Amino acid sequence: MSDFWIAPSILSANFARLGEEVDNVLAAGADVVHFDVMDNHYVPNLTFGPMVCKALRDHGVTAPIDVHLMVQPVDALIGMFAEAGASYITFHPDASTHVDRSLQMIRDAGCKAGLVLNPAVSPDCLRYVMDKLDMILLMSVNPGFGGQKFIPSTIDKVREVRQLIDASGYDIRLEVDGGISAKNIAEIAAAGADTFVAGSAIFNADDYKTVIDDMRTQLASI
Ligand SMILES: O=C(CO)[C@H](O)[C@H](O)COP(=O)(O)O
Repeated sequence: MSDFWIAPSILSANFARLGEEVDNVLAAGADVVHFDVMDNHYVPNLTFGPMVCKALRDHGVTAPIDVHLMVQPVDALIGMFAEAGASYITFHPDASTHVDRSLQMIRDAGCKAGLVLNPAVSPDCLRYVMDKLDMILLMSVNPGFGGQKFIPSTIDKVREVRQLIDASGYDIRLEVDGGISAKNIAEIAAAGADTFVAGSAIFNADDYKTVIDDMRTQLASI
């Protein structure tokens, strides 16, 4: 795995042949499988749960699975996703009553823990839990749907959170999610992100490897 991770969001994959889609995108050079869990409560859409995560592991997927919980409440799903084979579990601070406890629950379950901030949510809350974070995910669209446009103010937020991470001294990945393509990935990386979720840009393409190679070429230019 390179220092920059490309994390295809399977939200845009063909669900009728999900195992094959994940195999293909990993063979095309993806680092991480991004797994968008939506509950039709925290976000206005409904996707998949721990059984699908386990099915991917049973299918033979060994790459990290990065579970983004867009659910409320959060805690009941943590153990289920850990057992299903999640590597990272991230959730929104506004979806958990006790953020510190939920983060600890994720680590106690053997997974890496992260917080996700929606576009209009301030990074302030991160300061108090830096020691419990392995990942910070900044949403660059409002969560719920793939194929939306990147919100430009995310760039300043990436810079701000990068400074926070560097000042903390902790080893925390900085992921950005929403509207990412080969056209804007370099600008996002230059601001300080190291992990890039891309759904429609990859899965809507005819050739996944061409898109991922293009993204890596852009990243190499920084
Ligand atoms: O979390 C998400 C939506 O809530 C998706 O991961 C995100 O939108 C990626 O899709 P795209 O690259 O098509 O924008």
